[in-house]
Amino acid sequence: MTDSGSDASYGHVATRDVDTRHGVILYLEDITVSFDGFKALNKLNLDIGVGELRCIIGPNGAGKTTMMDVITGKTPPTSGTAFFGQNVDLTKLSETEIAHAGIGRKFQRPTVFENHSVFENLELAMKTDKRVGPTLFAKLTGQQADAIGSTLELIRLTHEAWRPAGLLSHGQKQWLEIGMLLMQEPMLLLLDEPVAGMTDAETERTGELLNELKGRHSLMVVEHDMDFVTSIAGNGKVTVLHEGSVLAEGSMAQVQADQRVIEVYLGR
Ligand SMILES: Nc1ncnc2c1ncn2[C@@H]1O[C@H](COP(=O)(O)OP(=O)(O)OP(=O)(O)O)[C@@H](O)[C@H]1O
Repeated sequence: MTDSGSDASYGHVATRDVDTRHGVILYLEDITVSFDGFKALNKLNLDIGVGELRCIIGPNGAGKTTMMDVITGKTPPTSGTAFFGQNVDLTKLSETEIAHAGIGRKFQRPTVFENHSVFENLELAMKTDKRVGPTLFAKLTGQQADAIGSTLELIRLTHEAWRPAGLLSHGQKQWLEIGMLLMQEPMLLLLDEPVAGMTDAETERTGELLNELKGRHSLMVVEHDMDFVTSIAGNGKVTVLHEGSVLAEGSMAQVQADQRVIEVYLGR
């Protein structure tokens, strides 16, 4: 494993053995997940490019959560292949191994350590050698402190660094949790309804944050809020899932104009 060492700023990503030379970070091919014969995913095919921000939409029950469960190793597919880069077969790894390989997942509800400060939450989330004892209050290297500082800036919580996380607003807690994931230096981030319950200002700020992360990380954002998807997708690809497969894929304007999409989803 190589590591540039000198670059302590945010965006420093340790080189992993994930082969992305073809420009693709995630390949799902013919993924089926059957629950007692019911196909939550039905021959799903989906690729995500390196550095891409991909929005996934689809009506309730379309299979969005199941797809993230397959990617993160929570649910093994009944059939099909799932690769991280060209070479990492996700179906052969445990949830923990997948997280270590560089896939971070944010669930809807924030799960920060409420009694710890914002800074401590980021410190606890940092990649460290857990064998050296309790990580909190262990002396941080300058590089580690810089990494926390850069993340605080990115998630706009520099001024809240020493507040207990329990006192943050809902939106700030969500950003902190994204920051905690970033401390793990993930290559691919999966975000489940990141703006649910946020104020309009928080939603707008989250859109900016995700666009800042784009390029440095690959992002898969599952979201019901169409205005939000329209605002963050730009000219990027949006994937519409329906009944466990991809119904349509293209720019937001293209999928919104797609008659099949209108019928199953947007027109309801
Ligand atoms: N463990 C399970 N056992 C049986 N059926 C399941 C299980 N998990 C999911 N399903 C079914 O699979 C289908 C897809 O569910 P999934 O949660 O992936 O959809 P979703 O697109 O995330 O929906 P939502 O937008 O409502 O969160 C649903 O019909 C759901 O009831």
